[in-house]
Amino acid sequence: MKDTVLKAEGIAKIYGTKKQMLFKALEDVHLQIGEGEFVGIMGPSGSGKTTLLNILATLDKPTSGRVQMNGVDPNAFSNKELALFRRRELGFVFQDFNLLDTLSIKENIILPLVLDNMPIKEIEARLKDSADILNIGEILDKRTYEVSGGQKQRTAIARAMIHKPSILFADELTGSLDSKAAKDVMESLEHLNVQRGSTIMMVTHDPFAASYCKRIIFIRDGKLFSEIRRGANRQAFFQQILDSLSVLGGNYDEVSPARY
Ligand SMILES: Nc1ncnc2c1ncn2[C@@H]1O[C@H](COP(=O)(O)OP(=O)(O)OP(=O)(O)O)[C@@H](O)[C@H]1O
Repeated sequence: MKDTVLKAEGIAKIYGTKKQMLFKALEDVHLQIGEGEFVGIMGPSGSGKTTLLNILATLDKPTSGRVQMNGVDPNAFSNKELALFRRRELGFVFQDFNLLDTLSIKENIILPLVLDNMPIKEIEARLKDSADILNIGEILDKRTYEVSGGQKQRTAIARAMIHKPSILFADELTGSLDSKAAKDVMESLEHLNVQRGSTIMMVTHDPFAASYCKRIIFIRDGKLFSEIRRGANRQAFFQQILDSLSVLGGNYDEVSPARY
């Protein structure tokens, strides 16, 4: 494996206080993500996917265990240091885009760099690069309400990547999209991973979206259950994912063969 970007050791998460019922959402999770990996996390509803992503992405703290990002433990930072670390080292994409409607597509993408006082020439160069790879060059001057869901999500990815973070975290990023838009978004993400070597970790319910990953980690009842790696053929990986999900159990969205 190349350099380790993210390492989690013995992660546990217990929700609730002593006065309430305690609920163990994660137990003894160990994992490692190397530079340039594209990893999917799958598991039944309530299995702890979002809890795990939030802990790895420093949005939540584990009850026990340790997370290391590029060799440092973000949980040891002060709140101010953590905010800076997130802004510089991490990228986030969520299901509902989180774009600012009062800004253009371009303004949404470059906002993090403007806030960081980056020189305008460098901002323009990075904008062009991101727009090219995500295929949104044509819509940069539009407002968010003038573009499609898939274009909004590709804009959100551009914004999440423009500062060149160490890792991009995505939670159900195709959850609000129709199948054509989901395909466009996943192809863009794959492009980013293959052509730019971006390290990506995403949580998804959707086997079609997951088939673009290079590795899938399955969790059940808060514990690691199994792991599969993709070969050259995405369609074969899609079938492998379906097979793994049937072994795992739980409910999944219906999969339309047309998408695949
Ligand atoms: N803040 C919280 N307080 C108490 N319990 C919580 C909290 N957040 C999550 N849980 C519980 O922890 C378990 C794991 O939740 P989590 O959202 O991580 O699952 P998930 O696999 O992402 O589910 P889904 O696919 O439905 O989004 C669930 O049983 C959930 O009810």
